[in-house]
Amino acid sequence: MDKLVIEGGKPLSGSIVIQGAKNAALPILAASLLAEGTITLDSVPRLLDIEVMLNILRELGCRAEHVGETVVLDTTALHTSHVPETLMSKMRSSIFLMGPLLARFGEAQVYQPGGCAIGERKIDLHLQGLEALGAEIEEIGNRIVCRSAKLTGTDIHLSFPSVGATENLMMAAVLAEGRTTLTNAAREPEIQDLQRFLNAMGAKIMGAGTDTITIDGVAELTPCRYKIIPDRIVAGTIMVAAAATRGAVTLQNTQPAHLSSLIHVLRRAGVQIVVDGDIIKVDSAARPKSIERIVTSPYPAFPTDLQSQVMVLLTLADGVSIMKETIFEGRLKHVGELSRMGADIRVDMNAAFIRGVTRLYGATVEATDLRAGAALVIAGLAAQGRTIVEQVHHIDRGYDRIEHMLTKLGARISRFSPVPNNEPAR
Ligand SMILES: CC(=O)N[C@H]1[C@@H](OP(=O)(O)OP(=O)(O)OC[C@H]2O[C@@H](n3ccc(=O)[nH]c3=O)[C@H](O)[C@@H]2O)O[C@H](CO)[C@@H](O)[C@@H]1O
Ligand SMILES: C=C(OP(=O)(O)O)C(=O)O
Repeated sequence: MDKLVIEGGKPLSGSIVIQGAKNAALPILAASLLAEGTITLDSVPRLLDIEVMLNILRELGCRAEHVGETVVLDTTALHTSHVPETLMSKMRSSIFLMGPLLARFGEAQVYQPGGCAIGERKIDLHLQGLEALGAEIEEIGNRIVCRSAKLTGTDIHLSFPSVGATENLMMAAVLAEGRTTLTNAAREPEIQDLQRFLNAMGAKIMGAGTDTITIDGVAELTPCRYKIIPDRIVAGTIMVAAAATRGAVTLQNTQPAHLSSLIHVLRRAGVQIVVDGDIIKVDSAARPKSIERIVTSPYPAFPTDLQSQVMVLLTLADGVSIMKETIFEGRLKHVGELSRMGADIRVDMNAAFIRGVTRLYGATVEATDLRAGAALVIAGLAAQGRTIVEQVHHIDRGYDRIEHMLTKLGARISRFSPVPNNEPAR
């Protein structure tokens, strides 16, 4: 297992171009199955999860190449609607295949998806929505078989604005007969990106970005070329890393509107942020101020995917802050690791009470999930001394070689791998 070794205490400085969004690229890759032919996707980040998705698509019969940041996907020879369990279990996003396969084949055979251990992560809303569209669903142990001779548009109210369920149902409904209306839909920017992509292929979808999405079914979709939006969580991670190391960093290729809740939080912490078009400049020389209370909630509120990273900043703040996690019940595992680095955090149920300290100290810590891992990297950059972050494969799910990104910004960080030259081919 790879490790990251970080010599902390150096402010980040310089400029960085933000990668395309994992959480937009994954459903869009799955949605590509809805059209027959060659789809070209630009700004697709080189990540473990993307590799897994491409391997699933190949297993289903597609030809897929990822050259630089461009994926060329030919779906012409798609021949099966059965996703192998070994690949399904590698990540949560494998569940995105269910909607498109059902729409295209009238059948999808999948398994319970895998992914980071951040909570129970049920898929009941996905399944209920597909049933409402006319699918018959059989669950046999881990295996899920969905069948429908014909999907028919209907009104679906989500009891929670699940990002994945919203996306899966958009993809299933796009070829259904008639109109589907999703209410209490998730409003994340990645859902808007999926709408733009599907519409570019000929779909008729309106409303993504609001809580009501209307999908008028069409007979078929045609392939297109499409560019994925920038990753707001990677941008946010770098912004927090700049602030925690009291550095000055310029981020290019961002969509600042997607980061407004984080920008608001960072400004409250005393960090200077300047926005200019798609550029964000972060500058922070002083000790951060504590923040009375931050609560993670669906977009446009503060994102769970930036909770652990911002918590690191608050461990160094002047005063006591509270961070409440409302989306995933198992997403405070980094607290134990941060405490090993000298942070003063007490957890009560889903809230972390963070008393700022003047310094974190390097330690050997373990990434328990993707964003927890990113948080530990930030802590290591800000800490005095050497930090070793283990279980880096979690971080590789969402950051394109995080050590390269940070080295460009002056960080002293390197990867140690038991297998020589194991970097993915580029
Ligand atoms: C690939 C992707 O886009 N991942 C993001 C997506 O995950 P994901 O799509 O899995 O997140 P959801 O919005 O679906 O999940 C949010 C909450 O709803 C619950 N739930 C969800 C579906 C369901 O059928 N039943 C149910 O109870 C989940 O257990 C969780 O507690 O949104 C999350 C919340 O912003 C982000 O942290 C993830 O980075
Ligand atoms: C939880 C995340 O992703 P996923 O839903 O793919 O597990 C994340 O990106 O932080």
